Parts: sequence; structure tokens; C-alpha cells
Amino acid sequence: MKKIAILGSTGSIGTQTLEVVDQGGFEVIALSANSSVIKLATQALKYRPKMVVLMNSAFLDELEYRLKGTDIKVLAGMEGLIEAVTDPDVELIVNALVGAVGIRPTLEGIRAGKQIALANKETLVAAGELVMQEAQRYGIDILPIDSEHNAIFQALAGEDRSKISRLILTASGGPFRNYSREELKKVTPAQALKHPNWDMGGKITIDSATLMNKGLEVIEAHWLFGIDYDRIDVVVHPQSIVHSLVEFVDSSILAELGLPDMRVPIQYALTYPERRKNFLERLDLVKVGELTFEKPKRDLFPCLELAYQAGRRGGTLPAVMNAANEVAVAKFLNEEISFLEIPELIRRVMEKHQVIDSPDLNQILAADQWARAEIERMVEDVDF
Ligand SMILES: NC(=O)C1=CN([C@@H]2O[C@H](COP(=O)(O)OP(=O)(O)OC[C@H]3O[C@@H](n4cnc5c(N)ncnc54)[C@H](OP(=O)(O)O)[C@@H]3O)[C@@H](O)[C@H]2O)C=CC1
Ligand SMILES: CC(=O)[C@@H](O)[C@H](O)COP(=O)(O)O
Ligand SMILES: [Mn+2]
Repeated sequence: MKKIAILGSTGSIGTQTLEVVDQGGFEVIALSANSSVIKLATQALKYRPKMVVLMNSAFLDELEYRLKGTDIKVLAGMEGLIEAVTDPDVELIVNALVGAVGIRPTLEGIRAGKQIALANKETLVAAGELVMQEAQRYGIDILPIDSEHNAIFQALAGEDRSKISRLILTASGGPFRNYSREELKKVTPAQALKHPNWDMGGKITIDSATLMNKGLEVIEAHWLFGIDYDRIDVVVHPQSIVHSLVEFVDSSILAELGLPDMRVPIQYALTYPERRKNFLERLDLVKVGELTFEKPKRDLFPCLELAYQAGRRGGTLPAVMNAANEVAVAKFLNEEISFLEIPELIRRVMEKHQVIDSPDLNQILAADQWARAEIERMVEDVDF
């Protein structure tokens, strides 16, 4: 029985992780949510973890009430998340939180010697240098859940990174792949929330539509696999069947293929280094028919370029870009700004930032806070 803590268990990755858990072989030690108190309580009553953590303490009384009479410990906030990930019983942490809030639990989990299965890409975007340094120091493998990175991890099969010539990340292109600039000006959150292939949480679905998701993934790949930005390419592949590819120095290219189903990479990360049989639908290539590839439209979707710029500059700039993106996406979903204002706001915040090189955790978190405040100021500005 592998003993696991699932952070963000009520979300898209969190609930699919529990479906993998249902296949057996795992004991759930901790579950967490932000404010989905009914869902968290229902999960807790089914999986009987040692503890549950609620980030938003406004709903804590209700959670305690719903778990009354059980021996499940109820914790709150960041302190609660850290207590959960460092609990001596936990062997593996599934970080399925959304946003930079995932940084501290990941770092504390690594320092407590836990295995990390990481879906929360924002952690590596904002704090990649620090997280990878600590992972190396404590001898921890970061097992990627993100489908592209999981594909690369599988294709590498332990091969030394000196044998990699290039990483090729595939992108679906999102729901607006064939839209003109005029059409992009008018798109609504409801349209942007309709991903062509994947059923995911709101924030990542908007990131897919702006191509920021691929930008975040370029930075994530840089840190996970130690490959410089000039050797990480993005190709649009609208079918999302080829999940990413590795080109080796001898020109061979290896890829991982499959139907778009996150339970596959989640299971791989949870059972690693073993592979376990499952009963998920199999890929039928004839049924798929065509696999096509095209160039991303960098002019219409500038977030991809912004991410390359932030990644190449490094220091606190990726954390600033990430925080600006989190706020801009929330504002777009709230209909406060338009789709095309997302990259515009991020660009302006990045331009204003005074980068700190090799930042420590406090400097990363301060840069994140600065960017969030800055974007609020910009949106309030009458000239925006
Ligand atoms: N969904 C997918 O298929 C994929 C997701 N990813 C990445 O995985 C991560 C999770 O994505 P996804 O599952 O889609 O996201 P969801 O929005 O579906 O779920 C997020 C989870 O985190 C919790 N949460 C949200 N905000 C906070 C906060 N401030 N503090 C603590 N907990 C919080 C939510 O709780 P509550 O329910 O209470 O809001 C929920 O449990 C993201 O980084 C995403 O980019 C990567 C590849 C694929
Ligand atoms: C499932 C997954 O890993 C997502 O990150 C997915 O790749 C998003 O789709 P896009 O390729 O459209 O960004
Ligand atoms: Mn992905």
C-alpha cells in the first residue's frame, strides 16, 4: 500500500487521482480543497484519511460539523497543507493544486523526503530553480503528471539527458486555433472554457486557449529535464494524441501516444517505477485517422512568447509572469477584461518588474505578490 496525500483532491486532477486510487494499492492519508467543503467531506467519508485540509477557513465549521464523530483531523490554511505533506505516514504527495499556492507544500514535502507527483506546473514555473535544487539535495524524483512532461519522462526511459537533442511539446491549439484577431477580440469565457479535447479545471482551460499553458509547460520542461530553451519546441497537434516527443542526438524521435485521458499519466506517476494494467479505453489509430501538426500562431497568441522571454531571463520574472497570468485569467473569467487583454496585462507587468536573480523563497513570494498588486493597479487605471 503506497500512502499518499492528495492536495487539491476536489479538482479535475484530484478527482481523477481518486479514480486511480479506486483501482487499489493506495492508502489515502490526506485530502485537501480550497472551499469545496461538501465534496471534500464526501471524499473524506469514503476514503477515511488521517486528515483533511481546507484552505479557506470560512467553511471550516461546516467541514468539522460534517466530519463530527469520525477520527479525521481537520486542518486549515497553508499551515494545514504543510502539516499534511510532512506527516510521517505520507510517502507520496500528489500536488493537484492550481496556482503558485503549490510552491510551499512542494518544497516542504521535498524537504521531508516525500516523493512528489506534480500536476501543479505553476510551482516549477515560479520556483523551478529552487525546487529542483532542493529535489537534488534531498534525492527526490519529481514525477510529472502533466501529460506532455509525463510523455517525455516515459519516452526518456531513464536515458541520460546528454543524449537529448530537442524536446517537442505538443499543443492542441485550444478552441480558438483558427480564429482571426478580430474574432479573438470578442470571445467570451464560456467559449474559452470549451477545450477541444480535455476536460480540465477553469484556469488551465483558459491557459490552453491563450497558449499560456504551453508557455508554462516550456518552463516546466526546462526545469524538469534540464534542457535549455533553444532546444524546447512547441508544435500544434489538434488531435492531442501524441502527448509530446523527445529527439535524441542520433535523430531518433520517441513519443508517447494515447487518448486524451489524464488517468493514464496520473496512474503512471502513482505506480512508478511499475506499470499497472488498467481497463481504460485503448487508442485506435484507424479510428483517429489523421494526426496533423502545424506551427503555433505566436503573433495571435503572444503568451507563448512571453513565457519563453520570462524563462530565458529567469530570476523572479517567471514568478511575476505566472502571478500576472493567474490574476488576468481570473479577471477574464469574471468578465472584467477581454481575452486579448490577458497577454497585454502580463506583458506590461513583466516590463515593469525589476528582476532578482537566483531568488530565495521569500523573494519569489514577494515578486508574486508585487505582480498581483500591480495588475490590480493597472486594471483600475482609467487609461487601461
Ligand atoms: N486538469 C487537467 O487535466 C490538468 C491539470 N494540470 C495542472 O494541474 C493543476 C490542477 O488543475 P485542475 O485539477 O484542472 O484544477 P481545478 O481547478 O479543477 O482544481 C484545483 C484544486 O485545487 C484547490 N484549490 C484551488 N485554489 C486553491 C487555493 N488557493 N488553495 C488551496 N487549494 C486550492 C481546489 O479546491 P476547490 O475545489 O475547493 O476549489 C481544487 O481541489 C494545475 O496546476 C493545472 O495546470 C496539468 C495537466 C492537466
Ligand atoms: C492534459 C494536459 O496536460 C493539458 O496541459 C493539456 O495539454 C492542455 O491542452 P493544450 O495542449 O491545449 O494546452
Ligand atoms: Mn499539459
